[in-house]
Amino acid sequence: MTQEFIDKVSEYLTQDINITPISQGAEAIVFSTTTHPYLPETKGTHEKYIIKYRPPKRYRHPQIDQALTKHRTLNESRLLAKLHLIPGLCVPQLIACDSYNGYIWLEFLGEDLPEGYGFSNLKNFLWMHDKDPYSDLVAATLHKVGRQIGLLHWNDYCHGDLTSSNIVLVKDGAGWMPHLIDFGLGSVSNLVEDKGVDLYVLERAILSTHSKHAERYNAWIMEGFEAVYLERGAKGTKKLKEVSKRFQEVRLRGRKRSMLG
Ligand SMILES: Nc1ncnc2c1ncn2[C@@H]1O[C@H](COP(=O)(O)OP(=O)(O)OP(=O)(O)O)[C@@H](O)[C@H]1O
Repeated sequence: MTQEFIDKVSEYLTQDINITPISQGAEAIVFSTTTHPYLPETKGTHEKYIIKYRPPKRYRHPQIDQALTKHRTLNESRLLAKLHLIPGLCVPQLIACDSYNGYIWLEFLGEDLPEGYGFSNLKNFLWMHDKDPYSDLVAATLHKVGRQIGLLHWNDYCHGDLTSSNIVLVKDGAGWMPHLIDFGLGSVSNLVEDKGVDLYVLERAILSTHSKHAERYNAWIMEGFEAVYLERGAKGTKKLKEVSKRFQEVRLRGRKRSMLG
């Protein structure tokens, strides 16, 4: 991570706010901090927060760049605020947003997995369970992942980048509760195409990183997804048919494309 950006973020936040860099993606730089933006009394507690910063892109015209950053930061913040209100749906709570400067402050989710398996996202969790891939715990967790996606789609929201790294697992008693993160490409959408693409992106992500067990894993995810629709009567059953049909079509298109190279 470039020191230039760390210095810039430190200057913006002031020295009172400690930051630890976590990741630098194509779109944003993510830090963790133990300081709440409005509640300084949380200092010294074990609370952790996320600061997501979208740095300026030098190759873009400065005014266009600023407008885009503002738009994307606001889009992600608005979506998170709305999604947080949907009963049963798990996303990080939005704490603060400075869209003009490209900052979002979020609730920190997840933890480090034991034995060096890394952060508790779905990808690492499945690696951790590579020796017991068909355990009840894996099945139950993937079922819950499917339910989260089902709830998101049933409420007409789409994720836009649904990979196994963008699903964070939070310890919940003896099990794990999946939370969806990174709504930078998210949207309000009732289009079956967007929903089909979300399902396809996750299916491909699991196939590429956990190919040995992918078929079973994806089947469990789809069971959870379908359950959300089937619990909603005739309307749910009808909508599920539409989404499933489009999901098959998206898959077929993907296969044709990869055959053609
Ligand atoms: N609320 C959160 N709690 C804990 N960790 C988080 C949270 N939000 C983001 N992260 C961590 O930061 C990483 C990057 O976050 P995010 O995916 O939102 O940024 P991004 O720039 O869009 O990433 P990428 O370009 O890699 O998709 C995540 O994979 C995760 O490890």
